[in-house]
Amino acid sequence: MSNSIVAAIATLAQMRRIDLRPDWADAAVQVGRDDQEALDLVCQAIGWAPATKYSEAPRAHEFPLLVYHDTNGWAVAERIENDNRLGIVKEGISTTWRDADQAHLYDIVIPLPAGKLTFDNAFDVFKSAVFRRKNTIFFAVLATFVVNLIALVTSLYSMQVYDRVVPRGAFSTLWVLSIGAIIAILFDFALRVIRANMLEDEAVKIDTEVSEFFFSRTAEVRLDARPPAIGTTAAQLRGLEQIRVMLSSAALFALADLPFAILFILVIAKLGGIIAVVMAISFPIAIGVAVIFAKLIREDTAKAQISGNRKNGLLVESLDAAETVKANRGQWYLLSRWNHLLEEVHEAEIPVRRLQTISGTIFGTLQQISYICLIAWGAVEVFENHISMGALIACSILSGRVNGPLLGQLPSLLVQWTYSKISLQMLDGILQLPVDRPADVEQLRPNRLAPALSFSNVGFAYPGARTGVGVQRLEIAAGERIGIIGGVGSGKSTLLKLMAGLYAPQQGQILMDRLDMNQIAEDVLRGHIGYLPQDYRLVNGSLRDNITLGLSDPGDEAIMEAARGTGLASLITAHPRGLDLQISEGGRGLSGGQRVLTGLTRLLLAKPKLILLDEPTANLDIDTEALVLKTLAASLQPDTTLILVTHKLQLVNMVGRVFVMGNGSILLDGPTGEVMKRLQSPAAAPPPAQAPAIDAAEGAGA
Ligand SMILES: Nc1ncnc2c1ncn2[C@@H]1O[C@H](COP(=O)(O)OP(=O)(O)OP(=O)(O)O)[C@@H](O)[C@H]1O
Repeated sequence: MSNSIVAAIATLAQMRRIDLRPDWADAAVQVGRDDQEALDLVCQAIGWAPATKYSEAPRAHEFPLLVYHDTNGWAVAERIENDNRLGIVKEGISTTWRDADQAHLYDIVIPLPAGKLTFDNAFDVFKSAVFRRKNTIFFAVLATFVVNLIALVTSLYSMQVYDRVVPRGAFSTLWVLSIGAIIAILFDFALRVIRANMLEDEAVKIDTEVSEFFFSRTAEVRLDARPPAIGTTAAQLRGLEQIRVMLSSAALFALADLPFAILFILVIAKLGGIIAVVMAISFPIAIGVAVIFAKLIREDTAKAQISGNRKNGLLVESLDAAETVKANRGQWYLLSRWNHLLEEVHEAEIPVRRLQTISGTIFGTLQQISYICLIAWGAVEVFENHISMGALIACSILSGRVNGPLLGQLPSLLVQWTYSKISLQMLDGILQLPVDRPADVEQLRPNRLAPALSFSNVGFAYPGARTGVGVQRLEIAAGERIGIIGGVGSGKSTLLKLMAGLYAPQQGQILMDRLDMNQIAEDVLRGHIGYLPQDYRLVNGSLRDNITLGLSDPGDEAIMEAARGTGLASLITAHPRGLDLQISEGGRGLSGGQRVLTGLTRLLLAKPKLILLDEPTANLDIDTEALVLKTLAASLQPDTTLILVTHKLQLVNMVGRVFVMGNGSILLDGPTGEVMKRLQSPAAAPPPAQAPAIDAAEGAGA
């Protein structure tokens, strides 16, 4: 980071304890300036709101702030001293600048990563996104109000025409009234178009905000607490748009349409007198039918939604596991499960649709009966000269406004509402899952973390499992090279994930450099730990994207240098698209060995202090394995800690200390030579271990 502005923003983010996107500095460096104007350009490049410049001295609680000085450049100001000095942090060093009034102070809003925002339930996420757009909502409600008022105007127009124009032939009044009514209708048209456009624009923003939140939040869920049904969870997340559409139409209905229905009934009472009783009876009946209908469909919509989501899960699973399914003739098994789920969905959906049709018909009949009653009663009232002919016409138009669009949309609105409510409950379920780093807990952000680990009384079990991995006491010093061996399912990978801080123990504590791993900020931890899982998955994008995943772009030269060290370079040079080789969705497009090499290349570029490898060479040929091991050995600094899980003897020879695992415990721990000797002599074989029992409830609840 050569620019002082980049260093200053990084320091400010650190002081405010906010994670910056891994690639943020690239965008900032590309601006290529370091003068006073650079800040606005950097904010623009990263997509942040423009900085606010202070014209007066800031108050104490407003610090830390960015500060620019013509000779000293950019830094972070911590405070203003009494003698007009500024307390400064520049490149990690605290200092003071004289003449605070010569410096320019700026505040910037560094957005919190979406997942770091805290909400207790899904409804609040939508509410917050919607309420941030109060002006648009206010305009939409106002526009709906005016549109309804115009409906009132057209009914009054008819009344005037029937009562004043027709009996007297007052055509000049007719022209004035007609022109007025047409203007009102054109205004109504313009309002509707503007309202629709505004709502559409805001809907896109709300969708982006809400889905960004849920996407990041789902990604933050602790790996050991992730819901086992990935496809089903993905389907649950798809309910977002449905909820947003529902909430906006429900809001307009409740805030504008429903109050107007009541106003229309009052106007009918004013114009038509007693005949308003028809509406006063039919309207509550319609609402009552709607409420009963909503209750009746609740259970079935829930069932249909759950089975529909499971159906989606099955689809994802069958596509993902297509090779296994095809090779083992598993199509029939999956097809029968699919058909079962389809039947469940239909079984639940049919009564909902039937009830929806019935309620629609009831509403239609109710509308027609109330119309006939209104006209019949109205005719008697006209005959008895209680009301005018025009008033009856106006009342009939208004009754259509109450019954027609308003009650006509109720059945489908209610079905959508019930579906959305269930989607909200499912999203609530996702929000309840524990995340890696709770947003309300202050995270530790040490500048340096020595790659030393310390386990005390650690116990971990997968949700629902009785036993898991247990480590009473374990000390790993910086710079150690350790191999973990053991039988299939003995807990090696789980132990490695605990060391990587990807799983949190349900009992005990794991410290890194004497700090609780759970309390260290995620970005700091990931910057220090390089973890290569057994089944390294790639993500949709280019090979370059995968190699630099989560890293600041090191440039193609550095990438190729690292790729030469792992042997990935031969793939890159042989492929016509080189680093732009596209990895398809699901990480397909490369062989198992090439995927591991991609992960290793990334690891070499990241230069972590703690390297955790899970069977790194299991998929590699002898030559590539030798190349990878040589490069790895050469890249290790004296204080880099290397821990690898392996079944291969040649890898064990690379390390100075070996753990032998069995049943979730470390059975043997010692210098490589000694442990190997003990393993080879049957008399001194490791004692059989009892799997460490972890409280099942605790395990499941984690
Ligand atoms: N995601 C998971 N959910 C539930 N149980 C799991 C999960 N992953 C592993 N297990 C269980 O935990 C135990 C330890 O698994 P782990 O993957 O740590 O073993 P391992 O020693 O690495 O095995 P291998 O040599 O086959 O890779 C196994 O009994 C396994 O069934």
